[in-house]
Amino acid sequence: MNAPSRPHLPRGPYLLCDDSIRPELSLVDKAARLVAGGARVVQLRMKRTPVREALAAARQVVALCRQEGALCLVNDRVDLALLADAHGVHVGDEDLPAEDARALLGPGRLLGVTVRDGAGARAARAAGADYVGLGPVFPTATKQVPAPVLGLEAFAAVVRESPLPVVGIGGVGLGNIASVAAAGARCAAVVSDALLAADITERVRQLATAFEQGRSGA
Ligand SMILES: Cc1ncc(COP(=O)(O)OP(=O)(O)O)c(N)n1
Ligand SMILES: Cc1nc(C(=O)O)sc1CCOP(=O)(O)O
Ligand SMILES: [Mg+2]
Repeated sequence: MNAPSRPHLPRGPYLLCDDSIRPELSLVDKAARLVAGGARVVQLRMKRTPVREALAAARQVVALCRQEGALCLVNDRVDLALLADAHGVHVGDEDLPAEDARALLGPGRLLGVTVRDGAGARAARAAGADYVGLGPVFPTATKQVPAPVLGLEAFAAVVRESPLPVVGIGGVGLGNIASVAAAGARCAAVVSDALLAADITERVRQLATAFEQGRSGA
């Protein structure tokens, strides 16, 4: 029997559906607004949701994403991703090692790994990752990141040497997403700029347009 085919990470904005931003909205509501704006990749980042609630939310958000043709990845938790039949997982230094995450996930799901430089990207590929999350590209207030801000020039240099597609993260929003695309990123991960917008759905549309303009040099 053929191995299940792994989804392709589509180019463009990569939206994080985070439980700590706009907690008055449910994760499912946030995901619905992101997907309505055309989000093709949604990562569920649940740092403060109790695990049973997180599993229930993951199941609903995965179903919603599948219905709309979007990918849903779960942050940190391979177990939740498998139980919810998500498209994949994103892990960093405080999570399961990438090799172990891949062993649990099998060949049919996406694995993203946080890296800080080109050596990290090469190690991530050797460990079985499909893409790397590289940041912080710009200063961010969403998380205290244990690494210096890269800035665009250093970001672009790592993108050029990375053997895997790069998702830029950290401080990305409407004002700079075009520059992340122009630097060669496959995707630009956005958390607060989208979720704090007055109209989340419209913001996602704007982010996608700006990403495309940056990519095409318009
Ligand atoms: C696309 C993407 N890139 C990087 C991260 C950060 O992951 P991690 O280092 O595990 O940190 P937390 O998100 O778990 O705080 C990410 N989530 N997504
Ligand atoms: C979750 C996360 N990881 C980062 C990293 O650099 O590893 S930056 C970040 C938060 C990004 O949030 P915002 O889009 O609101 O700046
Ligand atoms: Mg993590």
